[in-house]
Amino acid sequence: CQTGEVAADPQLYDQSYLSPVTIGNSELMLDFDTGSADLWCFSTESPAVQSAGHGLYNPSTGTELDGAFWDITYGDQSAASGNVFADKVVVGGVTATKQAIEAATSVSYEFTEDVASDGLLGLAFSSINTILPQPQTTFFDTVRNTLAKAVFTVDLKKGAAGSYTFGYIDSSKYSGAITYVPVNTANGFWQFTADGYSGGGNNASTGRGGVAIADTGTSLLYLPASVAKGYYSGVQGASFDFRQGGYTLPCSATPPDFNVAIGGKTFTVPGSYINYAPLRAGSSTCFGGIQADSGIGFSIFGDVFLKAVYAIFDDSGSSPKLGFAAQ
Ligand SMILES: CCNC(=O)c1c(-c2ccccc2)csc1NC(=O)CNCCc1c[nH]c2ccccc12
Repeated sequence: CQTGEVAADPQLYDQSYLSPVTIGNSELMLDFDTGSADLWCFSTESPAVQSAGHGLYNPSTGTELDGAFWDITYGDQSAASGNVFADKVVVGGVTATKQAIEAATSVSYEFTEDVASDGLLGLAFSSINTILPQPQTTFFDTVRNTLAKAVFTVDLKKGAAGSYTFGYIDSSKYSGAITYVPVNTANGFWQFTADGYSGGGNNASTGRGGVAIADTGTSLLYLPASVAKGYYSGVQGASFDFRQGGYTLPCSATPPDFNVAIGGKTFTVPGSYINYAPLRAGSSTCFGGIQADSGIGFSIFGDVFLKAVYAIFDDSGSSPKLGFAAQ
C-alpha cells in the first residue's frame, strides 16, 4: 500500500507549480496538471533549439511503445508531440514500474521558454490521454490500485511551496470539514457544479453557478462573463483591456475577496490573489486573477482558486468525487 508526498514549488507569480519526478534515471521538474492526462517531458530526442535549458528524459532506460505517438494542443494553443516509452516513474516515493512516458520530439515556444519546467504530469482522466493508436493511463491511474486509498490531494499556496499527496488525505493540511461534490467524467476532467458566487461589485451576480473543472495546470480563475464583469465593477481602475485580452487593474489596488459556494459551503479567495501579476516587469498595471470563461464552455478553477483551499481528488468510491476544505 503506497503513499507519498511531493513538494509543489511556485514559479514566478505562481504561474505554475513544479514537482520533482524520477523517470528512469533522471530527475525532472514537472508541472502536475489535473486539467490534462498526458505525462510528457523534454527528451534527448527534442531538437536542441527547443530543449535548451530543460532537463531531458533519456529513453535509453525505457522500452519504446512501437507505433505509438502523441500530439496535444491545449486551449491556449500551446502544443507538444512525440513518441512513447514505458519506464519507471517515482513521485514522492510512490512507484509506477511501467508508466507511459511521452517523450517530446516537438514543443511550442510557450514550453521552450518556460525553462524551469521539464514537462507535464497529467492527472485528469485517462479517457483524454492523446496517445494513439491506444491511449495509455495517467500516473495516478497506473498506481491507483497500489495506493492505500485511491486519492490524491492538492495543497497549493500563494508564493510558497505547497504539496501533492498520493494515497492519503493529510488532516494537518486543512481545518473544518471537507465538502464533497460529485464529479462528471464525461469530458475527462474533474468537472463539478459550482452553486454560486459573491463578492466584488454588484456582488458578482450571486446565485448563478455553473459547470466548472478543478485544474492545477491553469494559473487563473475563469468564470462566467457576467460574474467577472460584476466582480471588477467594484474595483477602482479595473477595466477589460482588449489588447491584453482580459481584465486588468492597478497593481496598487487591493481587490475585494471573492466567494464561491460549492456543495452548500462558501470558500473565499482573498482579494490579494486576484491582483495577479504586472503585465510586464515594472508595469503598474496588473492582470486580474479572475477572467471571463467566454468561449471555453465551462469555468476553470485554476491555481488562483486552488491555492485558497485544500483539494481532494477522490477516485476511491463507486464514482469519482472532489473534496474542498478551508486551509
Ligand atoms: C491556459 C491553459 N488551460 C487551458 O488551455 C484549458 C482550457 C481552455 C480552452 C479554451 C480556451 C482557454 C483555455 C480548457 S481546460 C484547460 N486546461 C488545460 O489545458 C490544463 N493544461 C494546461 C497546460 C498548459 C498549457 N499552456 C501552458 C503553459 C505553461 C504551463 C502549462 C501549460
